Amino acid sequence: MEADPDYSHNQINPTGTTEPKTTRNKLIYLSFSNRVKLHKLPHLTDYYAAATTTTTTTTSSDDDLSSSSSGGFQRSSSSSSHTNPLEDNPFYQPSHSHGFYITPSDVVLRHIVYDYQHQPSFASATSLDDDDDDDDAAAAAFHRGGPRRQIFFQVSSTKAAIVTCGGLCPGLNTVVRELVLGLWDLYAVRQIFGIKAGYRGFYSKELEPLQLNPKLVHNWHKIGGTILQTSRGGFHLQNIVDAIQHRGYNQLYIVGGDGTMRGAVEIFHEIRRRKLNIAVTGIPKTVDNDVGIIDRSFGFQTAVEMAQQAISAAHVEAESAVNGIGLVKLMGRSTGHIALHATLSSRDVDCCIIPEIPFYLEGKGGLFEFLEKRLRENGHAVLVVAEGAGQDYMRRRTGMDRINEDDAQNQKQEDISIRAAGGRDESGNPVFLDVGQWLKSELNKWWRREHPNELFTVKYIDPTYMIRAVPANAKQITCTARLLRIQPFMESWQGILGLCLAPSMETMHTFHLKRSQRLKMKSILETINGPGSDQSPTSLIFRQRAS
Ligand SMILES: Nc1ncnc2c1ncn2[C@@H]1O[C@H](COP(=O)(O)OP(=O)(O)OP(=O)(O)O)[C@@H](O)[C@H]1O
Ligand SMILES: O=P(O)(O)OC[C@H]1O[C@](O)(CO)[C@@H](O)[C@@H]1O
Repeated sequence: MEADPDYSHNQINPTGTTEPKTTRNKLIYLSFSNRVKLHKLPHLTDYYAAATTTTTTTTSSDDDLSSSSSGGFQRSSSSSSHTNPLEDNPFYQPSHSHGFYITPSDVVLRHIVYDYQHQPSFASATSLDDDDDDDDAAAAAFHRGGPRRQIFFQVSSTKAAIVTCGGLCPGLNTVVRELVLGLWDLYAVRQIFGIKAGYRGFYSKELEPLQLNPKLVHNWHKIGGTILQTSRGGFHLQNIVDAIQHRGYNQLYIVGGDGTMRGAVEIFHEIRRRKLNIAVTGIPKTVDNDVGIIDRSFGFQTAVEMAQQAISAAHVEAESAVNGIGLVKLMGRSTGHIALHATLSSRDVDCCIIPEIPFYLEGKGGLFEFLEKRLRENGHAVLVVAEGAGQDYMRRRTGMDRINEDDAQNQKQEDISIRAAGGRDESGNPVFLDVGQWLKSELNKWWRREHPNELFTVKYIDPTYMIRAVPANAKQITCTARLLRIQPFMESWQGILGLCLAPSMETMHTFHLKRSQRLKMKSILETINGPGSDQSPTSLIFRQRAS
């Protein structure tokens, strides 16, 4: 059937099905419900027969989810649903506001733009299992995050733990603050604990958890870093889950990047294996923005804004010199999101080099040729490079590729260049050669060789930690407050066991923790080539500045 090009005739009703409309002689009927692939979330009721979803308020005792403030191990037991305490909150009128509560049929589509005429039609409404690998199907959808009418956790027995892991990023304290305020104000939870210094804080005797309350966290959003502290490494699954059981936490909020999310998935599986009623919520933060599925992780936007300041300085330096090159190295271990977004938003950059796209220096299409031309045309150039770019190329050119990883690990820690040739940090992430220093030196050598009598300057700026050690910017604070305060933990309250909460299209969506591990390689290409693109650019070099 041919669709009517007049889209104003298609109306999507609240159940997600477009109403049939007769327009002239055509009947339009676009059924969303049998095209959308909805990603399943693991729910308490999937694992515990005793968990119910009745709509009546129950009077189950505090023992339902036994809190072990006495030090006893938490029992796995039945859990029944309760009416959301927001019902009695004087600041909300949930029952009178249409759409306040999220229902299971509220979804966030993975892509907002798609051509329904060219999508395969799915046989029936599909529920994707954990292992289905279909996130990029045009009609893939995730459950929308937000408050639910019925919840599974009882306030009096709720004991929440919040932990920040991995590297810093702007706004970590904001995330913690909003979680504390939401739990305290909206749900009257009084047992909220901050786990110190990342995953090791769960079990380490030297790191006592910090009890959190609104008074304590009131100005945390103005402070960079993480007051709870963070660390890499120290992930000992059994120790962590033993400690969680021992302390009686039944809601975990795990804030971190892709490595942290992998750890959260393992914790989730172990909790399931032990049949514990503990909800695990992952909240992706990282300046790298390399957590799959979501639009952007908490912290990314502020980091991009800070990176622009470095680019502006590099531009001023380059412009003020004869044949000046401003070179900025930005974070981004395996992805160039910061470099790319800072480049696109600054409009001062001539060339951006990212890990996803290999580059080379000499010959046709190489960096030297490009810069030669640019300097002749414009007198100066600005270069941005992501820290993970060109690592193999550098190793080959410097002979580092002949040093294997074991050799590198065995070198003295202070010998940074050797360690970087294959070393790993405590979490197992590769430690890199300094591509910025190397480029600066290669550029100088090239110019001396080719133009020995002409002036030339490379000003190298490395703002590495400056871009992530700042508090969140205004936009990020508002977004965190709006999305996390009202929406987040309602999902785990609802009995969902392992999920990732993240902003997408200005709303909160939730997906199975396992899916958070996907990197966002495709979206980098989309940023470069336009929406829907899956083609690699032919060259790393792309000009986007008017001369
Ligand atoms: N595959 C994994 N399984 C279990 N735990 C992991 C795994 N990968 C990393 N972790 C743990 O997660 C924590 C954070 O990991 P990592 O240092 O890689 O930072 P990250 O979460 O990726 O954040 P960032 O983006 O800032 O680097 C560490 O404690 C690390 O031991
Ligand atoms: O020096 P650290 O703390 O290990 O962190 C460096 C890494 O952390 C990040 O900022 C986030 O993963 C990366 O971009 C960077 O490679």
